[in-house]
Amino acid sequence: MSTRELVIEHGNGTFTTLGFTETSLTIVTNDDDLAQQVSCCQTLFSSPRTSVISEVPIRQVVAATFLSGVVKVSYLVRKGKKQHLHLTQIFGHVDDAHSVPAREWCHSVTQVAYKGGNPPKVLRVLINPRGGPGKALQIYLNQVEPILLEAGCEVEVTCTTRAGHAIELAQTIDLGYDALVIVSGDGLIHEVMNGLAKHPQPEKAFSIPIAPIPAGSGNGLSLNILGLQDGLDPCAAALNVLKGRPMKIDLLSFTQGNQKRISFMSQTVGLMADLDIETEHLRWMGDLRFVWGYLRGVMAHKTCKMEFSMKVTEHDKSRMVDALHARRTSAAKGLPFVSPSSEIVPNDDKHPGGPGSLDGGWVKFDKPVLWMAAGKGPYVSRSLMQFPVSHPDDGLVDISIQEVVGRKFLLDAMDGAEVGRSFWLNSNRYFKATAYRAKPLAPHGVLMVDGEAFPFEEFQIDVLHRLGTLISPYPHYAPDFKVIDAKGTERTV
Ligand SMILES: Nc1ncnc2c1ncn2[C@@H]1O[C@H](COP(=O)(O)OP(=O)(O)OP(=O)(O)O)[C@@H](O)[C@H]1O
Repeated sequence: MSTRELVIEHGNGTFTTLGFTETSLTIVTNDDDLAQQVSCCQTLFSSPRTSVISEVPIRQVVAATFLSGVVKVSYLVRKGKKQHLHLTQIFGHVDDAHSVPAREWCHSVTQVAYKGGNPPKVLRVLINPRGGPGKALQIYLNQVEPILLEAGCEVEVTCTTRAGHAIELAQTIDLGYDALVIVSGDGLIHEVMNGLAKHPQPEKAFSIPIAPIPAGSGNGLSLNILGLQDGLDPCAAALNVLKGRPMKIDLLSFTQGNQKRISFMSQTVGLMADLDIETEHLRWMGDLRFVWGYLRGVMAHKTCKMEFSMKVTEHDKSRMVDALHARRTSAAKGLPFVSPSSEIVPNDDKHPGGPGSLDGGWVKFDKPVLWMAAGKGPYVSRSLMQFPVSHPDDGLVDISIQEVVGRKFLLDAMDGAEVGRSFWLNSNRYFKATAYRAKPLAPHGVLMVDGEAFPFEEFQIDVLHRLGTLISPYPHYAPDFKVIDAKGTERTV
């Protein structure tokens, strides 16, 4: 792999050689200050009297410019392996005789850093200053906007002033934006999706890709796109705005009486809904509020009486894992994803273990449960991988129904919940369906849709195949799902 190099000077006889390949930016410097700065990147070699050589993944290069004799390279680095990314810059002079190669070098490294594409130029940014611990505006101004501006993006920024504001903004959104950047938790994204659904040209509005910046409590969508390490990192999310690609996702049509809404993430009843609503006043705790809420729910140990009817296409957990594996394998080879069959699976001799009775393609599940959670995307928060075998666009909704079990069992089930281990519990009945209905059999209860409370009344969910668009670094959800095979060996899907 050839390295293309450029030497820049800092004065006092110090200089830096910048090089790049298809995979990394290399920085070799004898400037003390810069050496300190770059030593937080992956340092390949250093000694006090000689050069420091560091490598930055080329994906983390945001911009390289040459203006008035000065080269500026902006990139993101981590201070330590497990730390968040932050924006860093290198400046240096190039004399007139070398200005043409300097300009060419900047152009070439930018081309490679963006894989020949361009960053989205015109961005509509919506910020919920009240989301999660209330730091969204600060996060945007201090961490996100500098990255977007470095990349040359034009930003039009609005802070929401009340609940429902983002619905109004999204329903009249100009179709000329390259992306919608949502600095919030999942609640504001729910509002944006519902605003887009009311747009005079809904399909065009839904094709503007959405990029979440995590600034709420759960930040499930960000975790699902960026994974556990980067999903709560605003700079990694800003980098995704620049470098990600549009990824089509299924949305869910929620119908309750005459009301229709879009759900993009989850619907919950029982303990999982109670814990959400009962900890709303604890938003300042970030995602720890869900752990606290779960513990309270386990102590209360309320059963939930609902009747679920589902158009099930799969109820075999091993086959669901195989389908996930197949998708990852084809994505790694750059092949398109082929949706698994959405044929309705009956509960008969050929498909034992399916849910209750069969009725015109709908199957019923009406035992008392502790909770039902249905939705799309593995994570609902960092502490819970609720739908580990979910696909962005398989045309299916994942449904997880927790049968009634004892308190000790529920406490034990917390172990590994963040990596999806509870998927394998026999008492966690897991289905993939093209649609489902839920009918309360008790007068009181809580129904949460994407973390927002709805009337505890009958509702139906239908899948809207590939209606939504996100910006994502991968053509699938990012989180890995660790699977324990029959021999007890852990493997990652
Ligand atoms: N300016 C505002 N003041 C009060 N509420 C607002 C404002 N802007 C938006 N909201 C409401 O805040 C709700 C929650 O926002 P958000 O999703 O950003 O945070 P969160 O609920 O803490 O995070 P998560 O949904 O990830 O758990 C939204 O559903 C929205 O209705």
